[in-house]
Amino acid sequence: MTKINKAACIGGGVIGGGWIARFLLAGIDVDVFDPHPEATRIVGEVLANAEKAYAMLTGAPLPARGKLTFRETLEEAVAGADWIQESVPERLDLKRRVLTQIDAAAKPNALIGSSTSGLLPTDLQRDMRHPERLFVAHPYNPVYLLPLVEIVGGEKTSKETIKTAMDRLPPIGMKGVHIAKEIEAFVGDRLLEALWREALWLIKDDICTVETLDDVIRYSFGLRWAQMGLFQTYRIAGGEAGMRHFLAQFGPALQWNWTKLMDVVDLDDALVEKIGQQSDEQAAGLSIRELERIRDENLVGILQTLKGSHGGKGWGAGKLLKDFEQSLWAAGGGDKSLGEMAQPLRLIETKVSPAWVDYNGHMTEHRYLQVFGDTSDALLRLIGVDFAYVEAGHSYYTVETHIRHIGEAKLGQAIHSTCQLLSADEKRLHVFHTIHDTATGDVIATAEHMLLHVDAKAGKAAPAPKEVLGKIRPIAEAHAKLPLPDGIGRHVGQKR
Ligand SMILES: NC(=O)C1=CN([C@@H]2O[C@H](COP(=O)(O)OP(=O)(O)OC[C@H]3O[C@@H](n4cnc5c(N)ncnc54)[C@H](O)[C@@H]3O)[C@@H](O)[C@H]2O)C=CC1
Ligand SMILES: C[N+](C)(C)CC(=O)CC(=O)[O-]
Repeated sequence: MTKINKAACIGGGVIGGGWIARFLLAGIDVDVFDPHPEATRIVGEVLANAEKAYAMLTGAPLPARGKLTFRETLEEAVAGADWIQESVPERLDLKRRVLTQIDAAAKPNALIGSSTSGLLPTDLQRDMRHPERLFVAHPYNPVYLLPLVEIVGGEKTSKETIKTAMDRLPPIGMKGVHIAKEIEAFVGDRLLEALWREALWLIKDDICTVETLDDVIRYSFGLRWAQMGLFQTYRIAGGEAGMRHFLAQFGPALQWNWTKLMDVVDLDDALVEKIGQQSDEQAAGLSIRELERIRDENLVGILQTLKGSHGGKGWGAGKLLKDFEQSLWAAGGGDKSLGEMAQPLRLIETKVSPAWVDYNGHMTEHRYLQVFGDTSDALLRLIGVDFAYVEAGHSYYTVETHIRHIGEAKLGQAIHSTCQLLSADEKRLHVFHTIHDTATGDVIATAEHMLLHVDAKAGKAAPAPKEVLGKIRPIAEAHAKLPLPDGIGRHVGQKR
């Protein structure tokens, strides 16, 4: 799998800004060209939202943020980049001009992706000297959270370009889908456009308001779509006989007059004003940036839920997130130096996510256990007990836990965890984890756990192999020199 070393973003608006954040947070340096006088501020605000979202999304070790540089010219921005993403306004003449300029200045093997929502790559590549490296890379807003990219080649795009583009997306947490034939608006926007056309008619004809229409989506099929899409949802709707029965039952409705799809609504001033007013009322004073943050919080919650779905294997976009986190752990959760081992090990860095907060405005109880569990997992990876190890049939199971709640963790608060290894033998790990407020270092909670090495297939405790014991030993020896932490060996209701 090849990686992007340096990216260039031409256009830093809604979508360009999202791409910039996606690359930077994956540790890739990005050079930007956007003549907008406020491009730096706009990109900065999108990046700030993206960083907030990532802090809530994952406790896996993200790479150090890439370097962001704004350039005065397009040529300076694309110099040395191996992935160039064009995200200028949706006008064929402008895109052709910009892409031809990129083509002339880019290094020979650079890939050039266009964010276009619907223009044909064959039309975009018409004037390029090296059209074989141009493809559509159509993302979804917000690009830093939504993983999908539709990859579409034109008549002159090479197969190698498509393959390399597809390969370079997983390392930045994205999923490429290759669209077999180029058509206007590809797949996603074909579907969205159909819905959008119907929606505009429903508002124009006073069937409902924009708020009612959005409620119809978000309280019903919107929830289904995020996790099963259209066909798998309808398969279930066919009952035990599945898709065939669904088609037999609802197929005839296709002949009924349910759609105004080809009859495009006239977006005259009156309709624009009507939609604008209803949309203002619906927003109830929330700014676009505030709405973006609410959207991001919700998306993070959905992605995390999907990550834990399907018996913990992950489902859909959640499975992708799980795989991405595994690759981050493999790349960044490496060995600790002797100096680091001389202290309780700092293992998890995260922020209190909205989905973690209870009616008291604090991190809710089971999320403490989640962070402590993640801390144990991080320790296990450190001693070689990783996904491959578990799949091969052995693991550590937690057999006892005692949690103390000492301080408060509030929404958005940065927290981190440390682990002190109290004792270890060939079967047992006795650990003491602490959650700290990252800003002050204050202790928020502690947990004492006993972990037992098991032969999972046999379903019983078993000695850990010498490779694992060899990795535990230096930590145990270093931690034996640390003072015992306050609060070990406590039980509930014990007098001080
Ligand atoms: N907004 C959306 O929901 C989505 C948009 N797209 C596509 O992304 C592309 C960009 O759309 P948005 O980001 O929404 O537009 P936008 O208007 O937010 O941003 C466009 C940016 O391009 C800059 N720009 C204009 N001319 C330029 C030039 N010659 N060189 C460099 N920068 C230039 C503008 O200053 C602006 O910052 C379009 O092709 C659009 O179809 C794709 C997916 C979703
Ligand atoms: C409105 N739009 C056509 C630009 C939308 C997209 O292209 C994708 C998205 O993010 O919805």
